[in-house]
Formats: sequence, C-alpha cells, structure tokens
Amino acid sequence: MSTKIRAALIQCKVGKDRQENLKNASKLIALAKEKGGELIALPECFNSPYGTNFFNEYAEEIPNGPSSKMLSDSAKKHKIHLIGGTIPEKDGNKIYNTCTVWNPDGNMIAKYRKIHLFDIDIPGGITFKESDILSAGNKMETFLVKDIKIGLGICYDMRFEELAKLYRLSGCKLLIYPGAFNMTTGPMHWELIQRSRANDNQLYVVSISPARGEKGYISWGHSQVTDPWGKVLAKAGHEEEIIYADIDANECDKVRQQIPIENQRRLDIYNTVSTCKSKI
Ligand SMILES: NC(=O)CCC(=O)C(=O)O
Repeated sequence: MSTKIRAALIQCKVGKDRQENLKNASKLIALAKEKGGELIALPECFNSPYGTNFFNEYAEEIPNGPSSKMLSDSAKKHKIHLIGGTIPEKDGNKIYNTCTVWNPDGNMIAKYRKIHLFDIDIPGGITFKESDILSAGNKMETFLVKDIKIGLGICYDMRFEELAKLYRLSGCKLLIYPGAFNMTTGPMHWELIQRSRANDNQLYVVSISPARGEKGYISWGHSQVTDPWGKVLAKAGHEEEIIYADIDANECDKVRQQIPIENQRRLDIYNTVSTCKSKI
C-alpha cells in the first residue's frame, strides 16, 4: 500500500443557484482529475451560499439529495476519493453542517458533522451565529485512503487544538478542513492556525475555501496545504482555482522521529489541565 497521494483542492465560486453550484463543482472535479488529482476536495457550503438565512432552504438529506448524488456519481465516474466539502444536512427537524467522503465506487465512506459551531461577535468586524439554525455534531470521523489515515474537521473546528490532537493520537497523518473564513479573521488567523495544527501534530493539514464572492458573507479564500514541518506547500489566491499538492505520509514519520515531542509530553502535568475549564 502507498503513503503517497496527489491532492487537488477546488476553490470554487458559490452562488444562489444550487443546480449551477453542482454543475460547476462537477466540471471542476473532472478538471482536477484530468490534472492528476486522486484525493479531490470541495469547500465548506459548496452547494449553498454560507449564511444562517440560507441553511434551511438549501438543506438536503444525506445521501438522498441532489448534492450527494452528484458527489457519488463524480467519485465513481472519475475513480477518485472525493471530499464533498460541506452541505447543510437535514435530519428530522435538525440541520447540520456536514462533510461527506466518497470512494472510487461512489460509496459514502465517511460523514462528519461540524462539532464546534461558528458563533462569534467582533464589533466592527463580524457577528455570526451558526447555532441560531444549526445543531452541532458529536463525533469525530476518520477514514483511510491508501495507507493514510485522515481526520475530518470543518472550518471553525480548526481553532480547537484538542480535536486535532485527538486525531493525531488516533494515527491520522492528514487533517482535512473544508472551511470559509471571513475577511476579518482570515488575514490574521487562517494560515497561522493551519500551520500551528500541522506543527503541533506533525501531520499534513488541508483546507478548502470557496472563492471570494462580492455580496453577503465574503470568504477569505486562500485554500492551503501545509506539511508536517509547518511549511505551506500550496496556497490559492482568492479567485476560483484548483491547487495541487503531493502528500507523502512517510514525511510525518520522519518529522516525528527527528523531533519526538509525542514521547516527551508531560501527561503527568497536563492531564489535569486539559479537562479544566477557565474560571474567568
Ligand atoms: N465557517 C466558519 O466556521 C468560519 C470560521 C471563521 O471564520 C473563524 O474565524 O474561525
């Protein structure tokens, strides 16, 4: 089995026409495959504009809706592993922000619901409250491609180092975060957080953003691949584009041997700290 894979990150435009979004994503998946992509990934909310006023209207059951169908068909047609970005998922009377993963037979092999909802309030910057509409997921999700164990998170989840650490401890060598940071936090935090998670855990971090639009929630863009050294291997601008990177999970083992922080952790000290809540 191999530890090498060519990742293709599709930073697509997303508008109000669901059919158009699906058509465009499917066209770009074909292009990414043509250029050698084996693990192809879409951004957060690729079928719908990102906003609490849109989630209800664009929500679909998984795997019965049109977005799941397009993802399954594309994965099968192009014989790829496909990370289906995220879509608003309807389940009973709840809506989740959900990422699905499809194998080359068109079968869904993983489903992850965003655990940390994006609720922030920065006066003069951005106020957003996903929890007005969305419910939070309650479980981590991993899957295997070749010999690479991969963990899933969605956007705001990348801020929570504990989640990344748990994935690393479970053997992941690649974390994938479909995400849509914004114009307030993006410039300062987007790259920094991903390099931090990669460096903390000595693994690859991949993030896939929608292209920057002009109205409503404006995404930061800059989809990115970071290696286990914390080096940015590939980074998009803010327009629609596909970026590629060659990932080799053996590189994680190399870094982990050379800088063996995993064995040097002082669990005797921080086991008590990690379960503490702030007192202020
Ligand atoms: N879609 C999101 O979760 C956005 C997260 C974000 O912008 C941040 O600053 O965190």
